[in-house]
Amino acid sequence: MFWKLHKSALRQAQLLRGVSRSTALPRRACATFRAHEECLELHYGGTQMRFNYVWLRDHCLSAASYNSKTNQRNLDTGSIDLTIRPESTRVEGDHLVITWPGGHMSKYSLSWLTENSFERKYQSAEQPRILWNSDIYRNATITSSKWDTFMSCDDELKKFLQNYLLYGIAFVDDVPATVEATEAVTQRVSLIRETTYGRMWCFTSDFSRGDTAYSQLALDRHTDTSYFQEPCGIQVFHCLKHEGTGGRTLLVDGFYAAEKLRQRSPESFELLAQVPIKHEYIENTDRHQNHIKGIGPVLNVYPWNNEMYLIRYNNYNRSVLNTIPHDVVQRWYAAHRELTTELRRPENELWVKLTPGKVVFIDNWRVLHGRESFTGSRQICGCYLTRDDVLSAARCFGLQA
Ligand SMILES: C[N+](C)(C)CCCC[C@H](N)C(=O)O
Ligand SMILES: O=C(O)CCC(=O)C(=O)O
Ligand SMILES: [Fe+2]
Repeated sequence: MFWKLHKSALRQAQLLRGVSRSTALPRRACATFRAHEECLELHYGGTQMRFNYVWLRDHCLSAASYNSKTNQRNLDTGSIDLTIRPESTRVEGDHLVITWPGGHMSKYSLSWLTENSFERKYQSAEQPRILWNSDIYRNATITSSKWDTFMSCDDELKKFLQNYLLYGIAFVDDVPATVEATEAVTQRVSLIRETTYGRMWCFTSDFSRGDTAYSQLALDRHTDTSYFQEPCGIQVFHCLKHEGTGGRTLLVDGFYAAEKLRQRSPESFELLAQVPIKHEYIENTDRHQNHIKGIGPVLNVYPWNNEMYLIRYNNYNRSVLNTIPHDVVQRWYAAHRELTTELRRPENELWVKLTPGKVVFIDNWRVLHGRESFTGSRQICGCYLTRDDVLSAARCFGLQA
């Protein structure tokens, strides 16, 4: 249903864009509007937009309707007449002014309307990103932050967050090889998300938990906690010690691979974005009992602009596939195979050896991680971070997320 509505809105928006291309626009931005029965059509700065009248009343920014100190709505949306129409509409300077029946006046700046219009939003990303394979990432020569400046200088933190948002990974070097310093470096960014694995965790190959991470085995690329209804947003790793061989970390940009799939095989992309599947973590040992289940598609996409925001890919923890009928199952496996092929292309693999001092932050909604098998004694500490708070920190620096 949503899609039907959405597609017709998209067609309208495309038509409108078509019109704007064929019309010579005046150099100086001036606004014109037409009040249709169904919506207000506004032309401004080369953008043609349509606003619903209830929406306009709901987004009134007057003191009676909106508290600009708290950025919260005062108006009870439930009290708006769903058939409301303006009594009069005019453009005054760079504002649109509407008088509603009963005399209430709403004033919107034209730039605010443009910025918040569907026509603008459906063409732009919520979070701009640079998708990478290993060449792209290496050629970008992104510098790691250094512990001292990272901990003391806000500009450095901002630079780190910008890298993190764009690439889905970011590094801090020269961190003291202790759990405490690792905790401090993560708390500089955000809040730690405690899970069944603890708050700060420190693990070796001691089989202390019912999960292969606690072994010396190789781990294929995956995202963690795919079995949470909301998978952890960020994962932090710091290798405190390794006396032995192997154990390199593998990083793969899941969105790069999925975009390749979208280009090569749009139906497969669509299927992986539509079919919800289950992941499960079942642990039953003397010390730990867990049964966690998360449901959602492999690829998660915003419907209004087709932007991907979350990939859930973990073949170890994928649960029984019982959410689709047998004939769709075959197509789903084929689509999953195509995505796997993209994810496994050697040119998409970024291998790094984590050494004491180097802390990596991984966007667990986007970048898959894995590891090579290893010998000897290896100790990794780290934690998960809450996604909301990392993004909030970035937005407070004026970054788009
Ligand atoms: C806590 N620590 C990161 C050490 C291990 C967590 C195991 C995560 C599990 N393999 C998953 O895919 O969710
Ligand atoms: O040991 C590693 O490098 C990573 C293991 C892993 O995938 C995890 O702990 O989530
Ligand atoms: Fe993992």
